[in-house]
Amino acid sequence: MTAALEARDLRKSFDGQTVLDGVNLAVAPGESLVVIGQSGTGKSVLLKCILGLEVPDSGQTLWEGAPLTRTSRARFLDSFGMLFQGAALFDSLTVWQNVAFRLRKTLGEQAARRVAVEKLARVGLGPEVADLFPAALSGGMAKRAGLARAIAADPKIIFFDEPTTGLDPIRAARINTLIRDIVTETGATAITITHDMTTVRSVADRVAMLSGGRVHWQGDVAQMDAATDRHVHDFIRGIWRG
Ligand SMILES: Nc1ncnc2c1ncn2[C@@H]1O[C@H](COP(=O)(O)OP(=O)(O)OP(=O)(O)O)[C@@H](O)[C@H]1O
Repeated sequence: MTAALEARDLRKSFDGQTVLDGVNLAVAPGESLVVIGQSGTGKSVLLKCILGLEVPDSGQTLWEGAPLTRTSRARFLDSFGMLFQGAALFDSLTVWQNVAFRLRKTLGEQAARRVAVEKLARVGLGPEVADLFPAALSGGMAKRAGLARAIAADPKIIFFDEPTTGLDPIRAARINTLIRDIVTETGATAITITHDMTTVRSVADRVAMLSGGRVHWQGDVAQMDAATDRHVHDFIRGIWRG
């Protein structure tokens, strides 16, 4: 089956420091892939290279089997949604305007607002939230609003960057469940970057571990739990060997 998205031999260094040293990773259509790895192993750099926010030194990103070019990247960016680490809502826009940010141009205000209220409902936020400004939201509500924005345009592929950062365990569990349910019901392909093992267990069909600039290990959650590989074993249990 053609991968929805594939990183092929991506390499990236900064000032002589190699961060990505030949990353090969593919995610199947409708699959939920979670990328784990210690801080500084290049998870964000990998995401940025895939999205075109950083230019890799070499290697390619393929979307639905074809390398992303300047023109196909524009189409790719139109068909993806993203939940940013800090939710990244625009302070000067209301919640519904944030959620419908990309839709307002194409649908017009009224229809865009309708879609925004629908998506807010999907993430458990009532219509009374639509006209608030982000400053009035708690961290958990802002995350949910960010999730509503990520799914507003019915994306085929969704990126989740540390989706539970800053949330208490109960709100984190709620976001994890929402992510899992939304990915399942929309059939979207999902790529999540996280340190949070609860997120891994809740949302991953497959887990890929970055280490030493490469995909060091990949497998499903049961395989991860049974892995004898020391990096995987220690990471998932938080074991520090100094
Ligand atoms: N624009 C840049 N210029 C120089 N170095 C960079 C740049 N972006 C990232 N790096 C370096 O690349 C390495 C990997 O960073 P990255 O942010 O991808 O790690 P990460 O795995 O996402 O970490 P974390 O889990 O803490 O977010 C780090 O050493 C970082 O300092």
